[in-house]
Amino acid sequence: MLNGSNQQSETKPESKTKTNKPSIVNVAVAVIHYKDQYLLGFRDATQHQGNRYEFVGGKIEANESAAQALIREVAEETDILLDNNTIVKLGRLHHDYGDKQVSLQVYKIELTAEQYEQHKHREQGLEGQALTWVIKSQLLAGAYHLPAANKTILEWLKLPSKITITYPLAHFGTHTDAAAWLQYHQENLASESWVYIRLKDVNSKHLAEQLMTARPDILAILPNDEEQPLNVEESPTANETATGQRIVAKHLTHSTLMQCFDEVGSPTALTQSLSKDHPLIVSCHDIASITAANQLASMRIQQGLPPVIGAFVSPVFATQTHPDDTPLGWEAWSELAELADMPVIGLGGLEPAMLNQALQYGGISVAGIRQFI
Ligand SMILES: Nc1nc2c([nH]c(=O)n2[C@H]2C[C@H](O)[C@@H](COP(=O)(O)OP(=O)(O)OP(=O)(O)O)O2)c(=O)[nH]1
Repeated sequence: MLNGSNQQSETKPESKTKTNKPSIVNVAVAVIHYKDQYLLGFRDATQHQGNRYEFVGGKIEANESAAQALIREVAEETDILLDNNTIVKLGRLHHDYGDKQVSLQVYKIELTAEQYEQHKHREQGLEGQALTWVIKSQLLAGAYHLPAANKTILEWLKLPSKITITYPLAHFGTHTDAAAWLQYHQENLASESWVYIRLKDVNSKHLAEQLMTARPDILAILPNDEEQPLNVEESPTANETATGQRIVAKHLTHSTLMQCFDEVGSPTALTQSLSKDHPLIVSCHDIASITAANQLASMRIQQGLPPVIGAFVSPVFATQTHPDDTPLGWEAWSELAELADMPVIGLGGLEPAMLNQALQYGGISVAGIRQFI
């Protein structure tokens, strides 16, 4: 979390490269919102990527951190002072526009009710640009024409603040009891929630589909392994197609993620086989896995594939499902979260009410099993 602060950035100012390739412009981007209202500016026709909507932001100057640039740009462009707001890192991404390369450092800031009341009627920024408050669902549905790099930001913004993970089958008896598992989740999952249907048992591959059919309101994160619970690629039925559209991401375990690159950092065959139809959510426990997640995220953006939209960083605290893992605690968790180029989800011994702590420590949402169902 940054609190109107002086976080040092490793970002270097814009510089010319020796090869005459366009230099990389480092930009701080502020996704400012109040509840479901999001603030967009409009880029002047004369600017790079002109005649498009944008999030407020601008170039990071020499000797300025990303956070300092963010606070300065927001004040210069909108007159909104972010002194006491929680500024949460969403992610970092690089985009090549051909005529210009940008590296965007993206932060999410929720205004207070008072700040929103003060600014919501302002239709013009301090630099003369149009300002508009838009509804999140329309923004995410693509109703506003934004620069191409923002496609990934919109995917990040889809992540909810709370993700539920299903119980292991074994939780329902010494002999795994699929019917009890199904009934419990069918009855208890919160409506319209994002649910990571974590079924490791090959024999239970139809269970995810049954749960999604029984609960047409939920959105599912499914494992990205060979033994897909759903096989919607081969002549899907109408029901399978409808169900398939409710898969919001495929999940990579820590160990799968670590097999994505070899010892010299080249992508392995596994990386090529990952879902090309769905965004990914990965699990990380340490610096090495976050480095792999960043590499995978950057590769997928370059290849135009659905991005890595989140990283479960765990365990924050001890859990009953992984009793032998050493918990990170919020401080160490926060250091890992800061390194990730995608939104970070807190996992391990958390409850939904800990969202505020996760935000303070640099995460965007919280996940879990027993406290979340
Ligand atoms: N502000 C902003 N810039 C974006 C977004 N998405 C995106 O690709 N960009 C690109 C467009 C530009 O190439 C670059 C931002 O540079 P800029 O020209 O606005 O920076 P600045 O405000 O310092 O502008 P200036 O002083 O040069 O006029 O980042 C976005 O959502 N917001």
